[in-house]
Amino acid sequence: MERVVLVTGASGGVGLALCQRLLEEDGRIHLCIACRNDQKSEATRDLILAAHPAAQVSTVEVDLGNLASVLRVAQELRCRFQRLDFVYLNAGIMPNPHVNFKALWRGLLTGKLLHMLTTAEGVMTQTDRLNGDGLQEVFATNLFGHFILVRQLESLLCGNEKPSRLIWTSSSNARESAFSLSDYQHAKGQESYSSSKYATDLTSVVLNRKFNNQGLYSSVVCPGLVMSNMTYRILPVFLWKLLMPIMWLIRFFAKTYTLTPHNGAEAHVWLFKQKPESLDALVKYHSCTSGLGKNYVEPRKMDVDEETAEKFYQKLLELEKETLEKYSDLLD
Ligand SMILES: NC(=O)C1=CN([C@@H]2O[C@H](COP(=O)(O)OP(=O)(O)OC[C@H]3O[C@@H](n4cnc5c(N)ncnc54)[C@H](OP(=O)(O)O)[C@@H]3O)[C@@H](O)[C@H]2O)C=CC1
Ligand SMILES: CC(C)=CCC[C@@H](C)[C@H]1CC[C@H]2C3=C(CC[C@]12C)[C@@]1(C)CCC(=O)C[C@@H]1CC3
Repeated sequence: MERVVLVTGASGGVGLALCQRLLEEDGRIHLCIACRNDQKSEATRDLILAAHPAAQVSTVEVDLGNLASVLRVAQELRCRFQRLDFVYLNAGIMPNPHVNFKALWRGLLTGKLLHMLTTAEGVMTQTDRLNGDGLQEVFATNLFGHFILVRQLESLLCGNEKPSRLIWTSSSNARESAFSLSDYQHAKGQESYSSSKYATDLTSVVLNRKFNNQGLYSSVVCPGLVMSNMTYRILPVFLWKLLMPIMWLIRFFAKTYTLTPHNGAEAHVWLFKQKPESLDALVKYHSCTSGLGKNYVEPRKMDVDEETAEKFYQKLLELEKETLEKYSDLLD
C-alpha cells in the first residue's frame, strides 16, 4: 500500500520544494498538500503535476491560524485516509519583521557576527497580534494550529503496522531566552517567531516521550536561511539579489546558508529515508550546503530542558481543552 504524506505550507518556499523532492524520492507516495485556500491548492497541485504527471496528489484547505478550520480539516482527513505515514508541519509566518543592522555591526566588532548571521540572535524582532481565536497569531499559526491538527489526527498516526512520523520545520532562530512558560504565546515580547520555534522544539521532545510507544515519532528540522516569501518580507527581493555573492561567500563559513528552497528541504527529505528508531529526539536536523554547493544534513543537539518541555505540554493540553469545549459543535 502506498505511503500517505501530508505537507502543510505546501504552496511555496520550502514546502513546495519538499513536495517536488519527495516525489523524486518515491513517485508512488500519495501526497496530500495543505494550502490556505482552493486557488492556492489547485495552483500548487498543477505545478507539482507538471513535473510529476503520474503522481497521486490530493489537496486540503486549512488556515492554521484558525482553530475551526484546523478542526474541520482534521475531520476531513479522518474521513479520507485510514492512516498517515508522514506529516510535515511546515507552514509558518514571521509577521512585521524588523532587522537591527546596528546589532549586526556590533556583532562584527565583538566577533559574534557569524553566530548572528546564522541564528539572527539579537538581530530580528517582530510585531505580533491577536488572531480571531484570541491567541497570539505567531504561536497559533506556527505551533498551536499544528498541535491541534496532530492531536485530532491521532487515530491516523498511532497504532499503525508501521511507525508514523511528524516532521516539524523549526529554525536556528529558536531560542530558550525568547521563550517563557508564563508567557508561552509571547504576548509581551518582540521575538514571537523565535519563541514559537523554541516551543516547537519543546513540543516535539514531549510528543516523542508520550507517543513513541504507540508508533508515532517526531523530529525537528531547520532548513537554514532560504530565499522564500518569508525572507522577501524581511528585505526586498532586489537587496537579497545584491547580497547573493556575499551570501555565497558566507556559505564557506556558515553551512546553513542553503539559500534555495530545494537545498532547504534537504533535512526533511533525509528524514523521509531514515528509520525513526535510529533518530535522536533531542537533536535538530539542519539542512546544510557546502561552499561548493553540496547538500548534507547536520544533527545538532537542542538546547531544551525536558522539565520545561513537560510543563509546557501541560499548558498546551489545557489550551486544547478550552478549544475543544469552545468548538464542541465541530467535533464528531
Ligand atoms: N526561509 C527561511 O530562511 C527559514 C524558514 N523556516 C521555516 O520554514 C517554513 C517554511 O517557510 P518558507 O518556505 O521559508 O516561507 P514561505 O512564506 O514561502 O512559506 C510558508 C508557507 O506557510 C503557509 N502558511 C502561512 N500561514 C499559514 C496559515 N495561517 N495557514 C496555512 N498555511 C499557512 C504559506 O501559505 P501562503 O502561500 O498561503 O502564504 C506558505 O505555504 C516555516 O515554518 C518557516 O518558519 C525556518 C528557518 C529559516
Ligand atoms: C549579509 C547578509 C546575509 C545580510 C542579511 C542580514 C539579515 C537580514 C539576515 C542575517 C541572518 C538572517 C536570518 C534570518 C532572516 C534574515 C537575517 C536576519 C532568519 C531569521 C529567517 C527565518 C529563520 O527561521 C531563521 C533565519 C536565521 C538567519
